[in-house]
Amino acid sequence: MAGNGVFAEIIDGEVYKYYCEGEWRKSASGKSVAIINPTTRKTQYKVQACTQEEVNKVMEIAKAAQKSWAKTPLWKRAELLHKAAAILKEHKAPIAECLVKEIAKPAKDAVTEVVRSGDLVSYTAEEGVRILGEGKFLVSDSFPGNERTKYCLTSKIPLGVILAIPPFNYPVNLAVSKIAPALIAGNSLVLKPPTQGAVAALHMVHCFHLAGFPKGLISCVTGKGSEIGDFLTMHPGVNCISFTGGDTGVAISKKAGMVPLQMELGGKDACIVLEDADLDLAAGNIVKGGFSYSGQRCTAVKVVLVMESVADTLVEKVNAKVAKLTVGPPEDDCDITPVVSESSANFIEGLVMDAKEKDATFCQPYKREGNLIWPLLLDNVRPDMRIAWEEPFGPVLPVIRINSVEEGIHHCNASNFGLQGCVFTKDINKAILISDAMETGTVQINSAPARGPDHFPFQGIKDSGIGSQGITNSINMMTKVKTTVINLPTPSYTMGLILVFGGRDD
Ligand SMILES: NC(=O)C1=CN([C@@H]2O[C@H](COP(=O)(O)OP(=O)(O)OC[C@H]3O[C@@H](n4cnc5c(N)ncnc54)[C@H](OP(=O)(O)O)[C@@H]3O)[C@@H](O)[C@H]2O)C=CC1
Ligand SMILES: O=C(O)[C@H](O)COP(=O)(O)O
Repeated sequence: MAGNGVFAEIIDGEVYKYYCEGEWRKSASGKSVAIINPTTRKTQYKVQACTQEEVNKVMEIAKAAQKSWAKTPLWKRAELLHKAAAILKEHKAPIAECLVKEIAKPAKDAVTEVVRSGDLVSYTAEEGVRILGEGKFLVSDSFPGNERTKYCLTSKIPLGVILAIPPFNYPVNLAVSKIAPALIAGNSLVLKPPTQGAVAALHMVHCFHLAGFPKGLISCVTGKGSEIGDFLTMHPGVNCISFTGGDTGVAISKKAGMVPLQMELGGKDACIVLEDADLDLAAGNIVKGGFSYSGQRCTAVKVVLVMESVADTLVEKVNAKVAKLTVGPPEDDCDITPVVSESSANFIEGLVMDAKEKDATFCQPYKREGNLIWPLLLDNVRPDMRIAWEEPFGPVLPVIRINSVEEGIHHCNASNFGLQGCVFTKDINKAILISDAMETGTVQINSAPARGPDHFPFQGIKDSGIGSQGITNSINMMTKVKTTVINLPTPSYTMGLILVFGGRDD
């Protein structure tokens, strides 16, 4: 059970502690932040509201801990990460329980998130051992005007203190996707978990604690992003920010200092369906892509752009599948569960009402109870409706009927987002042309958008992000290239004349 057994030390009374210097502590603020269960809409957990002084302390010890961690052999860093991964998987049940209660993630998906996170940590350890052990060797005479008198050795060095800020929808997985690359690369890490999802994240951090990482290397401060967020992201002790979330990321990138940024932000992933598409395949992917975790995925299908000639058939097939989705509490492993907060449900409702006023076709009646919104397909959506452009982050999916492929690509590219997109067609040549034309970080051909497998590159363009994620890219992003140049008094050639010793060139 959450907060019990090995996790008993992370809670004091009814408030979860924060993690600093290898210890679980109560904040001097004496204040806590309530985490509201999206299903019951009652307080489920409480976490510490950390102070600025506590953030300062965490940054100070993170800086010191990083210095000795950088000297820890790579294989030892990997060994500890493997240990943490195993502990995480061993304790999947209590962590998944938190995900169910804090963010209403369906029970089975909650377990999957924890297991996937363990696998991600292990893979990162292995990938780190492979890629961080390698460097480059360059010689100077490949550049005009130079003789072979300079040998350049390159290696990857850590950045220092990484600040990780994940969003509510994957509070464990999107935290470890930042923690593991940071640590294997020799950095220390400060985590600010999302408020909804913070307790699952604290349990995950305790798994790293149990694995025996050095004190101060990992810290976790809790509190509302709106209260301590700016102080964290503008803190002079931070050497890199890895953030996943919404528009907040755009604001952070404007305020952050001269530090590398990894930003994975919102999306309006389009699904283009051509006349020759396998419509059963497309319908299955639209429903899975649009409604998994009630549409609260950055990679969710967020607009369907279908050729008019096949639109009726596609909509019918999608509706048949939507009718089979189960709606209810996450504990029952329903497909559609309450969205994360009342304000999120209100926002989604605003988009639905706007579409209603502008005469979109409601394929199902709009129904809401508390934070629970029934799945809804809106047909005949037009570009003057908000839902055509805005990200609902909920179980509402607009369908726009198009008369040409160009119209579909134009709609996709007119978005301020550019995360992923997908195209359904049996013509691979057309698929490639469309993929090239879509201004998104990834295009999936004949499947819904998705981040995984987790070693694939994952990136957004425009307002969808800066940089690229995926295990290898994250490790590289959390390092800097360092070079050492050896200057020789005379040109030197492998197996050549040793002029300096007066040898012969035979
Ligand atoms: N591209 C991607 O990979 C993903 C993108 N997203 C996007 O995220 C959004 C939904 O997630 P959500 O969690 O609501 O996103 P938010 O941007 O609201 O929050 C993300 C994180 O930022 C924190 N935060 C809030 N304000 C600040 C601040 N001023 N400074 C620093 N940190 C702050 C939040 O903490 P707190 O909870 O305490 O407010 C949370 O940990 C959607 O737009 C979605 O598309 C989501 C997942 C993946
Ligand atoms: O946070 C998100 O929504 C993701 O990064 C998407 O992950 P997924 O495609 O594995 O759901």
